[in-house]
Amino acid sequence: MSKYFPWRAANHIELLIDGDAFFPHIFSAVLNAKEYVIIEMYLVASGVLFEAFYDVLVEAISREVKIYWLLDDFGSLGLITKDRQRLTRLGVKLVLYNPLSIKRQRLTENLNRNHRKLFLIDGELAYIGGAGITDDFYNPNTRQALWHEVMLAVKGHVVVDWLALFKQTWGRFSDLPIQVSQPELKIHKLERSYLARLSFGSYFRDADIVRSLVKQIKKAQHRVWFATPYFLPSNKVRRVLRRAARKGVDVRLLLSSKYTDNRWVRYAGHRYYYRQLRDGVKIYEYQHRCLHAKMVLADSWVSIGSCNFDHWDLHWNLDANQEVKSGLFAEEVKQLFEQDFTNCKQFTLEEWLSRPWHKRLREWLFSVLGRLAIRIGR
Ligand SMILES: O=P(O)(O)OC[C@H](O)CO
Repeated sequence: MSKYFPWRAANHIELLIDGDAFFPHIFSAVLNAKEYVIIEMYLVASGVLFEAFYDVLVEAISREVKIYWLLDDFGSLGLITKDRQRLTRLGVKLVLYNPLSIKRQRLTENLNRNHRKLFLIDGELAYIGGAGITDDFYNPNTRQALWHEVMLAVKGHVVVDWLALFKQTWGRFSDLPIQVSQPELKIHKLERSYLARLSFGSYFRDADIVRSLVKQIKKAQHRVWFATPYFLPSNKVRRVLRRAARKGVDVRLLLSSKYTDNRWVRYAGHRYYYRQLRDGVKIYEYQHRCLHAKMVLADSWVSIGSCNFDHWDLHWNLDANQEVKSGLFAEEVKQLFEQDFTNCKQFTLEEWLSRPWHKRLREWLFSVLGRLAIRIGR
């Protein structure tokens, strides 16, 4: 495989907003699978959604559909042993990514996690985004999605690359062969056809995903809108965002408010607000629900997937995003951002400068702790 994946033409990409939209879509695709389903997942927990997904897998396996599931051992700590055993008994080919162990030579190797999120059906349809299989994303009983998240339903040539990347990762952790037909690069006659590329990160050894982000931010002429629940980007990313704003590009950050599931990350991220605001970046905090979506819009370029572009992701995680170049698709993502901004509190520089001393102390403390945590793994 060449180092990076190329841009591929002839893809159809649908933006699915929140678990009540994408989980029924994914379930129906698995129920219609003919040969195999691949799942690569970080966050999984026992609960109502897992039970509903389990029932879908039972039906697929009864039709001899093969299920390959690469599960991150840390991200899925919430999946109780009984449920892991049920999957294996059912016939799911379940492989744990980097099982946690205290017997390692370097304990910090436990920090390397597979943060990717992928469902791939028959080499034809891939779902990519930031969701996990937990009741926060979707409760099929109440039909509610507590967390705000996006996934893409992707068809077309780029799906071949998602399969290749999965096979490579699977091969590093499992002796179980993957027996699936290689998808053909068919020329699809699509109503809307987008240019798309898979970008990935494998710890800091191969930071294609962040290199691509930096390049697109530098190129942007009009707009860079950046959503992440955990705003702890590298110095380089913070710098290019500020530079773009100083050049007159409309740079906006869509970040978590107090509704986050990780308060300390939010406090540490507050450390960066002052310089961003000073240089003209607009900062919005998403209200009333937990923001979990990871998406970037830079003019007609979009990147959506598992990557939060925070230090932790870039140092220790495997991540993968779907990049899309299309004015039409960018417009759709722009509309989603605009809708999200209406549910936000926007900070001004004056307001930020007048925050009380105890909040400043808190953000200083958590940013020091955050930097220390990053050093541990180096
Ligand atoms: O790492 P993420 O972005 O999948 O999110 C994980 C959850 O926040 C765990 O609390």
